[in-house]
Amino acid sequence: MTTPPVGIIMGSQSDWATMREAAMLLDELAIAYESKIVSAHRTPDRLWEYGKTAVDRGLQVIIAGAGGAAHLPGMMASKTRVPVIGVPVQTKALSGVDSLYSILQMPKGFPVATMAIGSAGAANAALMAASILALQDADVAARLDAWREALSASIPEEPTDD
Ligand SMILES: Nc1c(C(=O)O)ncn1[C@@H]1O[C@H](COP(=O)(O)O)[C@@H](O)[C@H]1O
Repeated sequence: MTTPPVGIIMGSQSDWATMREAAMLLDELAIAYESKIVSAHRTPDRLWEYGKTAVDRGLQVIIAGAGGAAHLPGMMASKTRVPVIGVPVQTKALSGVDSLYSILQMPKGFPVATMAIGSAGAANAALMAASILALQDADVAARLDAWREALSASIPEEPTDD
């Protein structure tokens, strides 16, 4: 089986409601992906294995979503040079600001491209992944350009009352 270019990983099943937004956008753009539950806290060996094999398996971008003490994206970034896009999952206790800061504040040397909190961040992570793939893949570039043009065209010039 060939490895898809994008890996979507998340700390828990409970993150899937958010991370599904990334998956749906990749579907729209006809970009293949795999989705896995990988937790730095709960399944550290799985994280290690995923990071260790990412380059050889041919993954080109990893989208990593987690909430609270969201160490997954940063730990993955420290284990592989495959670019990691982090999605801070919204939390009940601290609204996802905890997730955001946990992902964003990486020490120099191991960056995570951090998106907005929640579903907008997950969708944008997919678009960012598409932009990265588009650098080398003209078909993805064409589909991404068309997607962006369609979004712009859908925005009305004037507001309506309802
Ligand atoms: N932040 C992490 C990590 C990690 O960073 O490795 N593993 C799980 N979690 C987070 O714990 C939250 C609650 O998880 P549960 O709903 O399973 O209790 C989830 O948002 C998950 O991302």
